[in-house]
Amino acid sequence: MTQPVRVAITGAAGQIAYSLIFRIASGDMLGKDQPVILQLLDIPDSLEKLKGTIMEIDDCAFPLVQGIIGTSDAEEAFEGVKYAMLVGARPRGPGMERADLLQANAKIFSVQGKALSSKADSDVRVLVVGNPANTNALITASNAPKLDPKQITAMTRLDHNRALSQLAAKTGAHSTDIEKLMIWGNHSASQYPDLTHATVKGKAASSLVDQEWVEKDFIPTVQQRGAAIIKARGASSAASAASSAVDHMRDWAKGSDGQWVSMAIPSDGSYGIKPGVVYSYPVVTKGGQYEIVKDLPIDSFSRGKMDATDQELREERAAIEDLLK
Ligand SMILES: NC(=O)C1=CN([C@@H]2O[C@H](COP(=O)(O)OP(=O)(O)OC[C@H]3O[C@@H](n4cnc5c(N)ncnc54)[C@H](O)[C@@H]3O)[C@@H](O)[C@H]2O)C=CC1
Ligand SMILES: O=C([O-])CC(=O)C(=O)O
Repeated sequence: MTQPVRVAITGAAGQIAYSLIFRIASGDMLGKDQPVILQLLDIPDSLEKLKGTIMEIDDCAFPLVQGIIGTSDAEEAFEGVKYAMLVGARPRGPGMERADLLQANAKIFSVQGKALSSKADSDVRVLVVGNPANTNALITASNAPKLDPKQITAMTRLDHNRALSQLAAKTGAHSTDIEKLMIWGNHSASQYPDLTHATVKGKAASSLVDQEWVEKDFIPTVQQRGAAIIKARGASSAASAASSAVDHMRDWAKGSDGQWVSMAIPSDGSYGIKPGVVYSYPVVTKGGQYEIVKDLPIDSFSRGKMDATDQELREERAAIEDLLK
């Protein structure tokens, strides 16, 4: 029988995890033939609730689940893990400024970076979902000296999937008809959903939609989708965030089959984005690795948007610079 792999999920008593854990347990992420051991982390105050989630995992009698650990100790949660989904984060409280939120989360992610570095499998793949995801990933990497920063990524796949659905609806196509769409930059309202290279059933997307729709509808809808969901649901996106986290890790682990997907990864100077931030790029994944899609021509409209989201990431970085090693 295939050996089980250890998968850590933080924020395990929360709403994203309530969907994510069950998708992983049923084999949607690593395959229907890959047994898993679930290592679930939450804070002490949430452990009672986590107990309830674990009871429900048990009650599903999932064939692939070979073990479940529930803990508030990051080192125990990350012991031997090959995949770590960092979902738990401090939400913004009353009167909290953006800088306070960045600081509060930076502390959480520096502790978790250290624990990953000392306890996880040396080949671990890490996805940060908890917001502000890109900067939390930067902190995690800078506190994980034994890991290559390329092993620590942040999630913009939800934005990518949102963009696919918006363009599909507009062009009367299905999301699977669309290729070469991408999200640049931060998982925030400054992100740049870019369809200048996209195709719909092989035709240039830019020949099917007008620029006014792109600027006044498509881009703001994708940028503001998280807020629109909060307004409608009274709570932030959860099942869709979990589904995109599954997509991100599945493609990273098993390959994207030549498709371009969006991942926030350490900037390496590509497309003029200097090293020092975790920036979303178009990538192709293969053999457990990702490669940035190179040499795309960038028009001046795109350049402005790509630089604006880079600027926001550098401001986030400046707010937590003291916690970077
Ligand atoms: N990158 C993305 O596309 C998206 C990111 N998010 C973010 O994901 C995060 C989680 O969202 P939800 O599950 O809806 O929140 P939630 O509030 O339902 O759950 C968060 C869980 O994290 C736990 N937690 C807090 N600090 C922790 C720590 N130090 N270690 C371990 N667990 C900790 C809490 O106790 C809680 O159980 C939020 O930051 C949210 O903004 C949400 C949607 C999309
Ligand atoms: O907007 C939020 O707070 C949650 C989030 O990240 C999203 O839905 O993209």
